[in-house]
Order: sequence, then structure tokens, then C-alpha cells
Amino acid sequence: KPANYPPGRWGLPLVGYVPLPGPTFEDHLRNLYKKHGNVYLWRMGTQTMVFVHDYQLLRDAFNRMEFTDRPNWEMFKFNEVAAYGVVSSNGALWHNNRRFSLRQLRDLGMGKSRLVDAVQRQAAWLAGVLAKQAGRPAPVPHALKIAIVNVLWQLVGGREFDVEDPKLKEFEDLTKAVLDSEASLAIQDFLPWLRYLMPTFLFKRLIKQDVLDVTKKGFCEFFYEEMDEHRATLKPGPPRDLIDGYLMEMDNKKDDPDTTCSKKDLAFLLIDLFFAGSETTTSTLTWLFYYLATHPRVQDKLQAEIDLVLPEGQQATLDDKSRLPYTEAVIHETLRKSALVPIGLQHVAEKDTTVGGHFIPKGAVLNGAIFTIHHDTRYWDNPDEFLPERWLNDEGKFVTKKEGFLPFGIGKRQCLGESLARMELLVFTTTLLQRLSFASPQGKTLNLHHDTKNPFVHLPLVQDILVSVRA
Ligand code: HEM
Repeated sequence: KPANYPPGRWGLPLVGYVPLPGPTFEDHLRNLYKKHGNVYLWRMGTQTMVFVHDYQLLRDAFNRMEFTDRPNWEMFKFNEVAAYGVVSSNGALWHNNRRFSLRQLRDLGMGKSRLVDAVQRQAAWLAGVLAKQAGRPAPVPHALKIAIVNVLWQLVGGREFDVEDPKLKEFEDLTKAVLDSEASLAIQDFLPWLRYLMPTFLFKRLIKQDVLDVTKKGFCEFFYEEMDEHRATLKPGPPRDLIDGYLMEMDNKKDDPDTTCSKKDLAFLLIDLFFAGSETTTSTLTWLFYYLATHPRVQDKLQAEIDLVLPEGQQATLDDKSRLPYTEAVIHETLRKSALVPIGLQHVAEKDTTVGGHFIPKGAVLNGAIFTIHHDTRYWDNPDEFLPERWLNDEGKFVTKKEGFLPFGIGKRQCLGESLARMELLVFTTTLLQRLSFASPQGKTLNLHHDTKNPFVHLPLVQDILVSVRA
């Protein structure tokens, strides 16, 4: 390891440091922090991964232009020459798409909008589905994912699918196939030399290139069809949804030589919004159900507040937030404890620079140790406990605690769907808890460990939960 690099694990050439099986990924990060402090390095394959384990240092770094780009990884580019869309793109394309998406989310989600209506409608529908499984231990139904996907469909395409619609099934199959093959692309990014050791056809099979090419094409065609339908019914005036907005922007800029708009870019932007916005919100809600099921007193208190503020089945809007401090506390505590995206998304150092006095070489990949920060006694008392009260002051008012809390990341690439996610969490939590309660099946305790198969997203384990309809 070059002497001026941050301390940490360098390991062997080409393969980097391969940990022994046993400790979880987070245990490794905690041990590295204990040994080396706030900034440490872990070489994975050929990638120099640097972890920042301090809230202030991370905020300062991720607010700097030199850490704004994503790494030039195939996994992020979907094997394109350069990434489209917003999650993985860089430069002007990223900047334009981020600004555009934030504006659309603001305009389409403001006040009593179609988007808020859709969230309320989907939450009410889900409550009905859950009520049907009352009294019978069963996993959280797939309907939760459908409800969240439908909210995104309302945002981007101004429509929601019926649960039986074959198009929904086609869409879900494509999503799953892209996710599966995308993970295999990581092999190229971390062990790129493998391609020189094996015949090309074998390497392509290893990285599932053919599967990715087919599903990518399928996905783009699915969205091209949607774009054509929008184009055929596009009218002047305010856009109906995000696709309309993009098509209008494309028309406005058609003579601009610097335009970054294209149909292909819009297709990838849509893929990004569905990927970034569905599993995250679905899993956060699942964690919330699990925490409530294991903390009945918290659930009682939450329901008492909801009943008082939203009587007779009235559904919440963002305007009710200030009158629901305990609900806010439960949602924040769920986001803190679950730390769903435990090391966030990766940022690359555009040039040689420093973080917290440590030299960071150009090309190093910076990660925020979100999970470990969320469970660090420097920021939280009894961090492993689920304690919504930590978010309330002596008068029972909700207090936003910023230091040590970053479930949506931080800085220039902070989650752009945060406002939508927060609105969904509020409306789904209140609508469901108004009607239903969650509990562990009799004689069982829910397992609150995450599924360790995926170290990059802390998915809750699939297990039975008991739903009951409130009297
Ligand atoms: C509870 C739900 C959610 C969580 C915990 C979450 C978390 C995150 C995190 C940690 C990042 C990485 C930030 C970084 O690069 O440093 C991110 C990025 C992103 N999220 Fe979310 N997210 C959630 C919901 C959503 C929703 C609903 C949408 C879409 C409507 C969305 C769209 C995005 C996009 C597009 C990015 C990339 C931003 C960029 O690269 O500029 N997220 N999110």
C-alpha cells in the first residue's frame, strides 16, 4: 500500500483484502474504525474503497464537487459507454436530470395533488389486502411492493396498474431480471483481469451479459411504448406526469446542440426511479411493521396519536405532519435503526485530494459508513434499541436531529426521492395503523436481523407476521 494512503486493509495484488467468513460486513467496518479511526481503506479486488465513519467529515466531503461523480463502473453504466439517467450518470447529463426530476417531484407532489391522492389510494387498498390476511400468520404480502410501484407509476406515467394486469407482471419480471444481471456486472468492476484469464464467451456468461442485453432492451421497449402513448396525447399546458414533462423539455431543447435529452436517456431515468424508489420504500415499511410488532407499547402509543389527530378513517396529508410528532418519531427511528442503504451509493474522487487530513488518491471510491454512524454511541444513546422517544423533547414535540442521521445520504447526491419517500411513509403508516395492528405470531419472536445475502441493502428477512383488524 502506498505510504500516504489512509490506513486499512490492502491485501493481495489484484484481489485486495478478502475477509474470512464469520463477522458481518458491519462488524468488519466497526473493527476497522476501532483500529484506524474515522477514515480507513479496504481494497476490494482492484478497487480502492475508502470508508468515512464520521458524520461531519462525510457531509463536508459529499458536498464537494470533487466527490460528486459516480465511479465509472459497468454495474452503474449497465454496460453502456456512459451512464444515462440520474443515479449513475455524471456531468451535465446528471445535473440536468437531477434538476428536472426534483422539479417534477416538487410540482407533481405539491399540496393536494394527484400524487398525494395516489399514495392515499394505494395505502387504503393495501390496508384492505392486509385485513384479509388478519388472524393468519403470513409474510408481508407482495401487495406492499405493488402499492409502492403504483405510486411511482402515477408519478412518471399518470396511471396505476390493477393487481391482475399482465403488464404489471411483465414490468415486475423485467425489474427482477435487470437486478439479477446487474449484480453480476460487478465482477467486471472489481476483478477486471478475469476477462484475460478465460475465453470471452465464458466471461460473458459469468457476467450474464446476454441476459442483461435482452432485459435492458425489453425494459427500454416497455418504456418507449409508454412514451409513444404519451406523445400521441400530449397537449400544451401543465404536464400530466414526469414523462410528459420530459417530452416537453425535449421539444423545447430540440435545436439546442448541448441538449442531453433523448428517448434512451428518459428510459434509463425511469428505470432509475423505479429501482431507487421501490425496494427502498417497501423495505422501510416492512421494517416499520416488524419494529411495531416487537414493540407493542410503541404501537399502542402510535395508534392513540393517529386516532386523536385523524378521526374516523381520515387520511393524512403532509399538512398533518406537525400534529403527528410520535408518528414522525417512529418513522425516523425506523429509518435510523434499519439504515437500509448501509454504505450509501459510491462516489469517486475526481482528483487527488484529502478527507479529514488523509490523502485520497484520484479514482478512490468513497463510501459513507451510514449503518455504523446510525449505531454509534458518539451520536446515539443505546443505539441498538428501538426508541422513538429519542426524537421527542420534554414537551413531546418532534425534534429533527441531523447529526449522525443520514438514511438518504448527504450532500450533492443526496436521495432525490426523499420528499416522496417521507410522504409515503407518513400516509402508509397512518392509514394502515388506523385500521390494523401488527404482532409476532404466537409463541414466536420476529427476527430483526437483516438478510446478509445482500450487504448493500439491509433487506428485512421474509417471515410470518400476524395482522389483526382493530376493533
Ligand atoms: C426510504 C426510502 C429511501 C431511502 C432510504 C433512500 C436512500 C437513498 C440513498 C442512501 C441514496 C444515495 C445517496 C448518495 O449517492 O450519496 C439515494 C439516492 C437516490 N435515490 Fe433514494 N432512497 C429512498 C427512496 C427513494 C425514492 C422514493 C426515490 C424516487 C422517487 C429515490 C430516488 C433516488 C435517486 C434517483 C437517487 C440518486 C440521486 C443522484 O445520484 O443524484 N429514492 N437514495
